Amino acid sequence: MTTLVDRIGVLLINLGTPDAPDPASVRRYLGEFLSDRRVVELPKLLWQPILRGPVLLTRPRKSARAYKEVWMEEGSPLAVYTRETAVRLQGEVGGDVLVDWAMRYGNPSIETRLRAMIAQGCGRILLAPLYPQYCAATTATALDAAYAALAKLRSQPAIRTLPPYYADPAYIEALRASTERQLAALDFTPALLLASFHGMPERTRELGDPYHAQCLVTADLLAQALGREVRVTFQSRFGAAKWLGPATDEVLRSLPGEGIRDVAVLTPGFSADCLETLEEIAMRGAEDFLSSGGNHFTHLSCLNASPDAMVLYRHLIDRELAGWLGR
Ligand SMILES: C=CC1=C(C)c2cc3[nH]c(cc4nc(cc5[nH]c(cc1n2)c(C)c5CCC(=O)O)C(CCC(=O)O)=C4C)c(C)c3C=C
Ligand SMILES: [Fe+2]
Ligand SMILES: [Fe+2]
Repeated sequence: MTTLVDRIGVLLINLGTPDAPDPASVRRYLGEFLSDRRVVELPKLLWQPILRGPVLLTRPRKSARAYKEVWMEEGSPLAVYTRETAVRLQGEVGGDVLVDWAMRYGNPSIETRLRAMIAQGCGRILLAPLYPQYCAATTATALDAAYAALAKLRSQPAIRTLPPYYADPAYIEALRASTERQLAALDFTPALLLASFHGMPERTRELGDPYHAQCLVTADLLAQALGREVRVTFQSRFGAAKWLGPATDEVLRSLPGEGIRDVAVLTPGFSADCLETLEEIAMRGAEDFLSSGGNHFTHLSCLNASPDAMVLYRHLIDRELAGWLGR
């Protein structure tokens, strides 16, 4: 029997996270994540023995300890906030558009959610990787996985993809509003705002990837909107290669020596709080800064499923769906 389908779906996609904060779950997750050649761009024959050897023998135990520090009652923060974003957005857009969410690595997978959306009648699907700045290691691999799932289907839905929104006025406005609201609630006045983005190998910039430039544009536009300096750093260095700098941890340790003793760190490249913001910045970053002579440190939450985020995502989605809805 043939089903005639004409529902519109929006699939929010985020990076992925382990199912549980234990070494076995983290090993499964890291094995999938770090085998992706969009993430580690080394020849397979060179990288796999390193990954299967030293990396997966040591890192899962260490990372599992870090995950335990931030794990929430409902699960991993990245999954909790991404799911909450989808649920709230569904409430905003109403029943005509189906909103779902998936993870590039781990669960729920892009393939299972795409199939579920198609089964619910979606003949047109907007793939929305929740990465403001385009990066092959995040945006491109999420879309690759979606296309690979579609490649197995006899009957494919029509597809649109959400472009990177690093300079979209609605994104900058969401960051400005969220930053000002959180700054107003502090019991100290930060002398400096630091915008910490996830790092990438320096080589990717030399090859012409737009990620670094897009991070700088976001920070510039946010600085203009706030009317104050926003200093850019890059976090989460991994492996031996040279990464984009300056490094967040090094800058945090050097600021007190420059006379900056009160700092607020925002992480505008992450749509949702996760291990990299809650453990690496809010915990270890605070330690780095305070043990180097800093007085006050705060990490400002990501947009998560906040009202600011809803305004932003409605705007981004409405613009993409306008063509399908004939507006
Ligand atoms: C070569 C390794 C890595 C690249 C390149 C990379 C790029 C990259 N990652 C994010 C966003 C996130 N990364 C997260 C965790 C994480 N990232 C790496 C390595 C690379 N990331 C590892 C090994 C891990 C796992 C944790 C650990 O063991 O340290 C997360 C958080 C996931 C979570 O479960 O909370 C996010 C989000 C971006 C945006 C990016 C390139 C721009
Ligand atoms: Fe990462
Ligand atoms: Fe990290």
